[in-house]
Amino acid sequence: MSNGSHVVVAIDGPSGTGKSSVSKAVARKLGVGFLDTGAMYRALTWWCLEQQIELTDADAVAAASRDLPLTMGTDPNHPDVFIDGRSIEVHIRESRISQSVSTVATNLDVRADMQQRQRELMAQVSEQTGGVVAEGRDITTVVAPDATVRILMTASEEARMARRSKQLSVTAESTRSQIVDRDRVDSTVSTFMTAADGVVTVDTSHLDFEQSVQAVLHVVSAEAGHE
Ligand SMILES: Nc1ncnc2c1ncn2[C@@H]1O[C@H](COP(=O)(O)OP(=O)(O)OP(=O)(O)O)[C@@H](O)[C@H]1O
Ligand SMILES: Nc1ccn([C@H]2C[C@H](O)[C@@H](COP(=O)(O)O)O2)c(=O)n1
Repeated sequence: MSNGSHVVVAIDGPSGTGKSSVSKAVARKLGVGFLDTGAMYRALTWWCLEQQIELTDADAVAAASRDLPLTMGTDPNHPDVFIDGRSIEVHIRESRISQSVSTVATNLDVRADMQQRQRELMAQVSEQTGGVVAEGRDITTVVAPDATVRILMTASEEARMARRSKQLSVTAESTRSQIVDRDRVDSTVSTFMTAADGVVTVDTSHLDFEQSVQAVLHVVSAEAGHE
């Protein structure tokens, strides 16, 4: 996916490392589009709950995925998620979605559908803006293994718990199950706890937010000659 002069940056990593916020900032600095692929699984989860589809009914959820009237806003200044033209960005961040999204994201038929949508979106956004920063769990390995730059963003469990607890204004310990349990389930279908061949690891455990953005930009500069 290093098509022509487009810069395609793929970023994976465990929950709470800062993938989404850092990727958005990197996309802004590069002047390219941004794709939050986790938001797509969250949108499908929200839609299934709205439609009273049992998340454990794999066939029904896969059918809902194929028909999902989903539009992803890919401007890093105003990322948004729409179903049938309605913004659901706020709803997909609710804890009921965070707690149940892994059931949907580990449905292999859903993944095949979402991965195809993600490839199409990345190509479209790249064409429009000259590139894309896409983040998730399987972007470096499955969705865009030929991306210009492939990064695994990591951080210690302690750092991730502290970041999440600050973000949600709850105790660090109470975020452990969200982070650790979700990663355990999600990693049964994707490789994001360790770097795949050719993927550059950026450990943000001891970096603040701006240093993490600069660390990613440094890798982009080294690998693609962009900054
Ligand atoms: N290097 C950093 N230092 C401190 N805080 C950070 C850093 N990077 C991100 N954060 C903060 O950590 C929180 C979690 O970040 P973010 O939501 O981007 O993580 P994520 O990896 O996308 O998580 P998930 O995959 O679960 O959605 C945010 O509040 C973000 O501002
Ligand atoms: N490419 C992706 C992106 C996300 N997921 C899973 C991981 C989470 O359970 C869920 C939501 O992701 P988040 O918004 O928390 O980053 O979707 C995945 O399996 N593959």
